[in-house]
Amino acid sequence: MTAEVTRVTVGATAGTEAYDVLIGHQLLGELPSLIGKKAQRVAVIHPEALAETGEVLRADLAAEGYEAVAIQVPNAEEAKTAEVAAYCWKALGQSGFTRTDVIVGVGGGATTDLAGFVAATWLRGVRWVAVPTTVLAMVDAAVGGKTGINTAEGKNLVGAFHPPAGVLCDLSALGSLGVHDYVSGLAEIIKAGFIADPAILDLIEADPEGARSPDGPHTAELIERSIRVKADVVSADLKESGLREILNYGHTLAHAIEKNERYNWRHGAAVSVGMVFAAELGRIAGRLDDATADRHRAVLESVGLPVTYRGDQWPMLLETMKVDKKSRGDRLRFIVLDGLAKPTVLEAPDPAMLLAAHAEIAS
Ligand SMILES: NC(=O)c1ccc[n+]([C@@H]2O[C@H](COP(=O)([O-])OP(=O)(O)OC[C@H]3O[C@@H](n4cnc5c(N)ncnc54)[C@H](O)[C@@H]3O)[C@@H](O)[C@H]2O)c1
Ligand SMILES: O=C(O)C(=O)C[C@@H](O)[C@H](O)[C@H](O)COP(=O)(O)O
Ligand SMILES: [Zn+2]
Repeated sequence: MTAEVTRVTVGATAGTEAYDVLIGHQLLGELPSLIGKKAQRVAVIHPEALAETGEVLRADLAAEGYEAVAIQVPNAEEAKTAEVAAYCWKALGQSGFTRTDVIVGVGGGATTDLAGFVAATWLRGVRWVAVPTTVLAMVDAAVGGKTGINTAEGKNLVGAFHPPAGVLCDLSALGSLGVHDYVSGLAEIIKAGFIADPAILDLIEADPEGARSPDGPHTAELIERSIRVKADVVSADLKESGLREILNYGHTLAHAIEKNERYNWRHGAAVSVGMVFAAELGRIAGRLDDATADRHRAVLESVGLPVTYRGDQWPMLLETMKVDKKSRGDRLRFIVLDGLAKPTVLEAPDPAMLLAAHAEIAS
């Protein structure tokens, strides 16, 4: 019996080819078709937590005739460093990795960001396939070709736009994910709801408990809808020259919180607080209605995401936000909503407005 597969196509852009995001259960057998026949060698980059999965994939690919190596990297943000990237480059060099060979990134968003970055930089760019194993990586990180690592100065400050050749979302992988990591992914799903597809919010509000579980009645639909939002946006604007900035909703503050917490907060948790901040900013700027602003806090809290952050950290957060990629010179720029599913840019808001929005999330 063949597994049921949903395919979402990410359109070609100048200089890049279209690719498919496959969604379904027990899909790992599809991996060789995404890798293709031109590759002789395949490197499977996986985090420590997925050592067994990494080895199973390596052995399966070896059985398919590839020279397959596994490269184990640290879990979570510890993998997104220049040192770990250099470790991967060394492993590729020692395996004789050429331009026709392929990297497979298996894991959460931190691993797929790293694996994609290694693929973007090795020999100035080799093909790669993403096998996301967290909700967050399936709905966001693995799709769209933003790859990168962190530096001491901040999050994702070094990277490249380098889309994968394909993305394999095997929903069966989500069973082993801890609830904390599962719920973190809901923040990006809720983001997709606020910026583009409010049906997502309706589904979560109707059954917040179900939304917290891989076996929830709407899990596959929530994941698929969010992937479609992301695919539509990045197909239209791969390199973030305009539209793509909407995917950064909540992220200006979120990245500052992550850095301030030395990456001990999950990305989705920080995005949750960041979206409440952005909603308050939109409200204070006279753009967003009260009901939609309040809806942020309600839906995020209903699934167990945080909506406040330590109030005494504002000076540090403000300083870090200045190096956000949306900043232009001294001007901070935020994505806010003009209404539900109407994202827009707020340019250089008055510092008093920022302070007032901060007061609403300060604990
Ligand atoms: N490139 C993009 O467009 C984009 C988009 C959103 C987020 N991101 C990045 O994604 C990262 C966050 O990703 P994340 O939330 O997936 O976290 P993560 O990658 O840090 O994974 C969380 C933890 O779960 C483990 N893990 C992964 N899959 C598992 C599974 N199936 N079972 C058990 N454990 C598993 C990981 O090893 C890690 O310890 C951040 O670095 C963020 O910046 C990138
Ligand atoms: O794909 C995008 O574009 C996004 O902004 C998606 C975000 O969810 C993601 O966290 C991304 O990595 C943030 O990018 P950055 O350019 O702000 O580092
Ligand atoms: Zn994000």
